[in-house]
Amino acid sequence: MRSKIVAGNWKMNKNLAETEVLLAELSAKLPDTKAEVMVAPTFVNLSAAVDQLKSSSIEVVAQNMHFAENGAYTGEISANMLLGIGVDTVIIGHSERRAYFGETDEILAKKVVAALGKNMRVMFCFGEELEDRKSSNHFKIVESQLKNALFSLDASAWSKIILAYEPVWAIGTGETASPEQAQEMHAFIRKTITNAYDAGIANNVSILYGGSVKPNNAVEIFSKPDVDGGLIGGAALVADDFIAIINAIA
Ligand SMILES: O=C(CO)COP(=O)(O)O
Repeated sequence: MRSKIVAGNWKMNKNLAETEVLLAELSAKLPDTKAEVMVAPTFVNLSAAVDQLKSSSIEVVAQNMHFAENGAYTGEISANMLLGIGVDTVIIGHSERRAYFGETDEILAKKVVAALGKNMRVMFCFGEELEDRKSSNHFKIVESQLKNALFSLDASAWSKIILAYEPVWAIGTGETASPEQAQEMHAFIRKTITNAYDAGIANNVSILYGGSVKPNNAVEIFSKPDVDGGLIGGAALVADDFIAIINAIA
């Protein structure tokens, strides 16, 4: 059965001291929940976050990684480095990586294979841009993003995949996909996976929604049958907001 997940992508926010304060607040206020709760601080604070959350159920995940095992890739971080500090889940394919750092489907496919090869869990992000939605091309785009990065994987790899549908036009804009739009796309994603693999795999993968999820819209978005939780940006930086979003998981 697929799990419910609420994950906070902190992006390039919070220095070490600020990270410690936010994590302390989250640990203290974390409610009893059936959701898996994850936070993704920036690389330099991952190790400290792992230490601080040792006795907490909050999981620390990485925002990115390189596909190479090691070598001359200045400024990059490998799967082994993450595993070495106790981080075994990684976000791959965030739209900001695609837009600002030139990460193509081809590069992302390599990253996914590299992470899975180390037995890591992958939270794979994808989603259409505003123009795609305006031209009703959004289903095609999403289908090709999934196909290019994931559909060469063996069926067995899918137990390690979490999907995060993040329409680019809803990220950091305050504009959310309506709960109906999210449900429509999530159902389409499951149908696409069913066609590529089978219904068992499609029904077992958690599909999160991301894009301006806030305490005041989370309940409605999470109530949709194919929405298994959220990947939260801005609201994950405020303890009370993130806790309220965790509480929105039924
Ligand atoms: O990009 C996101 C999470 O990865 C969403 O960001 P916002 O919640 O700030 O829109």
